[in-house]
Amino acid sequence: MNAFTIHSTSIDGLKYITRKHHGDSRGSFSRLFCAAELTEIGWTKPVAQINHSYSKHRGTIRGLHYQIPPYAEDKLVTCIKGAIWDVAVDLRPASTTYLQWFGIELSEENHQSLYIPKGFAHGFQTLSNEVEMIYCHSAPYSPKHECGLRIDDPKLAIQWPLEISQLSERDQNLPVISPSFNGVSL
Ligand SMILES: Cc1cn([C@H]2C[C@H](O)[C@@H](COP(=O)(O)OP(=O)(O)O[C@H]3O[C@H](C)C(=O)[C@H](O)[C@H]3O)O2)c(=O)[nH]c1=O
Repeated sequence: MNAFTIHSTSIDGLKYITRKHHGDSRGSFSRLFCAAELTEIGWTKPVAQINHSYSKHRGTIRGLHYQIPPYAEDKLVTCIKGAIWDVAVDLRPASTTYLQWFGIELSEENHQSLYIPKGFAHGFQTLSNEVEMIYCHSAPYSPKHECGLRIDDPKLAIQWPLEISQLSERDQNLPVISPSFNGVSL
């Protein structure tokens, strides 16, 4: 019995998942990761890391981050508390949707997760206070292989839903896409 319903998006390879939610008088249960069900959409390695982030304020943006080979990674992004606007940007140079972005609301209420394959940048904006996120990664964190792009890069023209309330200094200083930028070759 599948725990996930897998949905395609406007970008090839980028999928979102609706997780089966088992509610009862005690509360609820749902599966956050399933190797058997995710293999069919491209997650072929064991989970290398599971990360948790907490954001206090509505309007906070984190991102756009990605790792380059040999630490390029698949990510499964889940909002377990509050709600976010989650964005993935296609950085695969041969893709017909190169530099296009896809956005989706993930929340504790809608039980949706975003599967982000290698070759995508990721970022999100919180739509509520007190947001908690769980990330499953197929590769370990490697600061030397972590890159980023500006959340307000005019070449991407990402539509963030709210005024920005918090953005780390690091994210403020990420580069915009230069003429020599060639995306992520996997
Ligand atoms: C990603 C990561 C970070 N860190 C350390 C590095 C910093 O000292 C501290 C905070 O890192 P950062 O400011 O990069 O955290 P976020 O801005 O939330 O970044 C995350 O959010 C965006 C939206 C993502 O997609 C990534 O999963 C991740 O980059 O945790 C670790 O120790 N391990 C890790 O795997």
